[in-house]
Amino acid sequence: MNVPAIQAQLLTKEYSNGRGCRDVTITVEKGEAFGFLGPNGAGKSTFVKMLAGLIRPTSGSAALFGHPIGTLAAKSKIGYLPELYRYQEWLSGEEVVRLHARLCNIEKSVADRRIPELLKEVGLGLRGRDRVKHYSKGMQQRLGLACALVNDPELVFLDEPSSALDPIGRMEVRTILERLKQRGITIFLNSHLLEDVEVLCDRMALLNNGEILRHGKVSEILNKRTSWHFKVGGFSPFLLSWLKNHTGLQISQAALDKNQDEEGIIVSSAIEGSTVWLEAEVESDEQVGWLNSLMIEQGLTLYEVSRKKERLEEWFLDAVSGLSHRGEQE
Ligand SMILES: Nc1ncnc2c1ncn2[C@@H]1O[C@H](COP(=O)(O)OP(=O)(O)OP(=O)(O)O)[C@@H](O)[C@H]1O
Repeated sequence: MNVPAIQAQLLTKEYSNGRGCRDVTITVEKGEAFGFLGPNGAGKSTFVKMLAGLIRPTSGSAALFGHPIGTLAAKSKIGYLPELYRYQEWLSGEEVVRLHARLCNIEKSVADRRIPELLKEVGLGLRGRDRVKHYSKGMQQRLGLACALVNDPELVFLDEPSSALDPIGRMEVRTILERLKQRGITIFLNSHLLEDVEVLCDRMALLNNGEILRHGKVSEILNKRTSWHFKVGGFSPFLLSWLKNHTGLQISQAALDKNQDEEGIIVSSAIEGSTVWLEAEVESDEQVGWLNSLMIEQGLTLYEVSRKKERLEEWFLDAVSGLSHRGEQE
């Protein structure tokens, strides 16, 4: 039987002040990377703490690999990197990971082999003997990742794993997570770094005020709104109205001149002479081919055709716009 890595049914935590998270129902399959998004105070950490067995739900139920949350069987399968952590600063990084290995009941010979490997993997190989009090925030976060992986977990909960890291560190952590995913480890990622979610996660859910607002496959969310850009030569306004009339599609001269493209290069709407960018909203990829041939038939030169993706940030902002985020308010 294929048991999901996480199955939560109407999981609810209501703190004494009425905050927390409410009726969260999700399933995460084995080997999936799942992104959990939401504004500050939405309830993401609360949800993860319940799954990790650190706080008790007020109502609802959840199981990890079929084992009820909070049980030893469930806990033995997980690694957890909490968002706010402070490690024993009088210990060395290596000693902190060793302490976690002992708490997980890992044999000394296994720990002796695994700890140096892990420290190397998270980029602390050369600083493992230094005391934690001499670690930067980014190094402490890497140390947290090593602790979360020490028991060779099947599922890792990562609460903002890159928040203290510089861009190089973020890229390195993303590479580590990609490697974990390739090894079939299930990843549950709380993150405000939407780019990480975009690159790594298969599915995601958006939490607001403790409740799931939206969820879906990352690939579908990114491709839902399909606008295409066409860089064309030989353009005239007459041809634009002709194309609109003959296709019935929304086509406009793209206002790219004030925007930056993905590489950060300023792109211009009037490239040279009559070369312009057009933007068309299409319903299917077939329409793009049809539009291409119509343009060529009308004597336009096609220099470039590209899909304009809806980035996750747009999706996120659109979902929460106009809603209250009481998590951070009094
Ligand atoms: N122990 C607690 N007692 C009372 N309220 C709490 C407690 N822990 C969290 N809260 C409140 O519950 C809500 C959800 O908090 P939580 O930390 O789960 O949000 P989050 O989505 O992880 O936020 P962030 O993105 O800022 O980390 C917030 O309003 C928070 O103030």
